[in-house]
Amino acid sequence: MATHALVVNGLVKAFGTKQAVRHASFSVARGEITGFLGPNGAGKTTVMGMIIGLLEPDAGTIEFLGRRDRSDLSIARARSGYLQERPRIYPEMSARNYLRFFADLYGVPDAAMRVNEALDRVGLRSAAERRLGSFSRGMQQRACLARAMLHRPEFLMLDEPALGLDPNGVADMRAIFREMKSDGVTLLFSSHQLAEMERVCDSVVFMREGEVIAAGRPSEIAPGGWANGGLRAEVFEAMDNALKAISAMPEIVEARQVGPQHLLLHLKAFPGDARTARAQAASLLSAAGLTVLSVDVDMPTLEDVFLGLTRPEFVAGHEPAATLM
Ligand SMILES: Nc1ncnc2c1ncn2[C@@H]1O[C@H](COP(=O)(O)OP(=O)(O)OP(=O)(O)O)[C@@H](O)[C@H]1O
Repeated sequence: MATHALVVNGLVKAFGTKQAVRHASFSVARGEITGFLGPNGAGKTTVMGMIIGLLEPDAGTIEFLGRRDRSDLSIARARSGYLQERPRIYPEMSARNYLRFFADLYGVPDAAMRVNEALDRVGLRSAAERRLGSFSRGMQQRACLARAMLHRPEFLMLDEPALGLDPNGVADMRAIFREMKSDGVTLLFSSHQLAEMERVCDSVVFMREGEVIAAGRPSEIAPGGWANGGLRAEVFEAMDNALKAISAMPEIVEARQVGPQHLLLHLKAFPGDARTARAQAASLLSAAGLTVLSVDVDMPTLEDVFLGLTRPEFVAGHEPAATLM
């Protein structure tokens, strides 16, 4: 079986003179959760629309669930589910009737059983007879998710499923995603909730102004890898003295103050594992005569990476008060 559920290559889409998607290429591994990131207007919805067949690409190829030809793509699409941004609900319908309506519309076999299965999957079985209009935003979103999974898709694509949800709703969504993943479903979803993405995604794809500007594991895509985050050391001495003490050390390529007693260090040769890196930094600082109170790996968060990629002039968190080099 192919390792990728989706391979998008050189996708292009313009609306009039607006280039919405410019040669976007990325892939989604089978059985994984992939996050689709980018500022408003980056082109995520347009790419999703082309994958699912709502929009025709101007150029590029889409290999979806092993199918590539135009006629074959519809077979792949039938094996996938799509939840659009702000899906429509029918407030007067009960959750059960809503799902039954779509199950019949799509010709889903064993509709009654599949409706129960989908209700169970999103935790709405006990609320099945209630009107959708009486549901919270999170419950409505779960009902829509249930609708997208009635036909047991092997690939689920969701456009901002966490939009407008409170923390409980987001946590519920996360639990559902994890459960689906453990059942072998591949998920691609867009979101602006970066911390949430970090918790649930195996991989992420960043878009900006129609282009894919980075893709990979959250821990890998920080420019320079995780070493880019550096090591955060707390020392006892005054910062000026600390920076002076290590200024001549060739093993430390960069050091700057990131807190009252904290230094952010980048080592010249970054050890492969975090523990060794911390030990090495501690011994270097001690050798410089400093009293080391703690050393931790300072991993860039997905938010740092997002801001670094989309607004390079602004990198969150670290206010360099003093810099060596
Ligand atoms: N039907 C359309 N006609 C004209 N322009 C469009 C159309 N659909 C999208 N666009 C434009 O294409 C660009 C990409 O939009 P798209 O909705 O794909 O971005 P997005 O990354 O999904 O944004 P958001 O995070 O806000 O949902 C935007 O500039 C948008 O205004």
